[in-house]
Amino acid sequence: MSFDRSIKIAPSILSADFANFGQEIRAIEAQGADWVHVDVMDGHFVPNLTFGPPAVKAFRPHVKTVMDVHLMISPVDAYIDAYADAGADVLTAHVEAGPHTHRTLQAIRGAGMKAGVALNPGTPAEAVEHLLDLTDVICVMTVNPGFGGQKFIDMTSKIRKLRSMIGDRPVHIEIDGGVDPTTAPLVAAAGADVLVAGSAVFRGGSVGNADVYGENIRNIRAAANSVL
Ligand SMILES: O=C(CO)[C@@H](O)[C@H](O)COP(=O)(O)O
Ligand SMILES: [Fe+2]
Repeated sequence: MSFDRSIKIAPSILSADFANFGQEIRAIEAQGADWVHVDVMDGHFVPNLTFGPPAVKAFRPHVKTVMDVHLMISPVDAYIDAYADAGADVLTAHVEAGPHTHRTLQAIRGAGMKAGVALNPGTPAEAVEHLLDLTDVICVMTVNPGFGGQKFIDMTSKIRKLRSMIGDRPVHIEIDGGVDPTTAPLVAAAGADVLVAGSAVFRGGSVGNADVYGENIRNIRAAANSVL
């Protein structure tokens, strides 16, 4: 993954048809997805359960772009090797998931993946200030994690602060939650480059009608690019 500051759309397969992940992943990539976002939830760190390493490993052969795995689990460290083995390209852990995020990011890179750190809406930008040299992706949550389809929470001042803290380091700012053609310009103008979108990509479409995914992806990207 070479560093690229342009807007990237990362559909979250949390909004896909759970009986058809392979086809859904191939459909969103054929329709212009830049990354594929995989939400891992443990029913403990967040009040919802999704998939673990065997499911993520089964997704891998279908992903030709970047498999971006968002861990909403605690603890994290015991599972890092399993997600490396499953084929994650980016592995993101929450800074709120435990006291040793510095060690976690080192371990993620040590296992051969890009390291991401996610911030809940209530967590300040300063929580990652001393982690920037170990981080490839900062994921700014614009909903409280756990579910798709929630209302966007404005985090633009946090995004601006992070962009200035990052300086010229090759660190992506990813936005996750409630991203659609209305909210995408706000976060893009503030300095985000990776836009996760679940409901706004899958809404109205299906694997049999995947052109709708393409139209939704193009609309989000165009809205974001319109302010750059
Ligand atoms: O991590 C999460 C939710 O916890 C996200 O990745 C959601 O899946 C995004 O869904 P939308 O808000 O775009 O519907
Ligand atoms: Fe996510």
